[in-house]
Amino acid sequence: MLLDIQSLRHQYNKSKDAKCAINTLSLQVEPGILALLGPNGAGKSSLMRILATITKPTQGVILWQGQDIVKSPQLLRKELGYLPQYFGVYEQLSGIEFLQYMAGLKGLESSHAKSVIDDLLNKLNLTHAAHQPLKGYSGGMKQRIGIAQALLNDPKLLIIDEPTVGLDPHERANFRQLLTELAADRCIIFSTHIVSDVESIADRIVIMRGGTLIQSATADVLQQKVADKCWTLTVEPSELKQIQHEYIVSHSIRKEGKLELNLVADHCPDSKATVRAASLEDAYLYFTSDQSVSHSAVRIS
Ligand SMILES: Nc1ncnc2c1ncn2[C@@H]1O[C@H](COP(=O)(O)OP(=O)(O)OP(=O)(O)O)[C@@H](O)[C@H]1O
Repeated sequence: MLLDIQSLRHQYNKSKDAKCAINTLSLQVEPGILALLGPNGAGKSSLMRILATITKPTQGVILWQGQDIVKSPQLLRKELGYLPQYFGVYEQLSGIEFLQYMAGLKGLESSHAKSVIDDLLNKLNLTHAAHQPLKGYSGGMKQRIGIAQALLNDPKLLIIDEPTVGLDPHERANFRQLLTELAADRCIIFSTHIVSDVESIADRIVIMRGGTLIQSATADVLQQKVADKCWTLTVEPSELKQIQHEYIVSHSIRKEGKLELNLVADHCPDSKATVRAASLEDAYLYFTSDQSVSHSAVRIS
């Protein structure tokens, strides 16, 4: 195993009863794609900053290939690529100038840097824009140049925080494809709250809520865990508010003046409800929602 996280805890506010951003979290990470899913404030970015050795955790051990990186962060940094959530690009620089600049910071020798940069620009489909200033790049191109800088040192651990925010569906599909290609021989950890971004590509999904790891499994296993909790129920629109109050509503379709609802509930919610197949979104909502937040799960389509 490459990365072994043991009883990790982090508190930004050191006062005794302050909330933990990360609460006694243990996790082992193997090569492949691990997706961190969780609502706002779940602790995803905090965990990633700790793994990227930017934030020192309050407590816990993190071993990278058996070596303690909380005590000796330098051991991981040489093998780390990190793309933070807010990636401030250097707008006046061209793509190639930016990568040359970052390669310099990472200590790449210049002739080696040149071939690495050419290769990355090509791999990330940015060769055509290499000499354009970054300020003219689209959201997807900025994400790709961000990934390129994270890959300059051919990292064994690649950490990417919310990479698909602001991307259009084509860019998101391309991005998923890219992650799959990159995962062949390294650990990739990426965070998101967009369930469909992880469904097809993640080898493992970790669901966090309130700083706690609540599930760690494949998409199939997560779906199996809610297989007996997914129902369809057709109701009058006027009943929706009450149902939202009592159950998790994962989807809603308007049909001939009525609402066909996908519900997630431990028990059959109504004698007219029928069983349906579970989705990863159902599992995510089940494990992260309580009735008070189920309202936000509704989508009328
Ligand atoms: N620099 C900080 N100082 C104090 N509290 C912080 C800091 N960063 C995060 N927190 C708190 O830690 C908790 C976890 O936040 P974090 O940003 O890690 O969650 P997240 O899952 O990444 O959320 P989001 O999806 O909104 O980015 C939240 O309660 C947040 O307010």
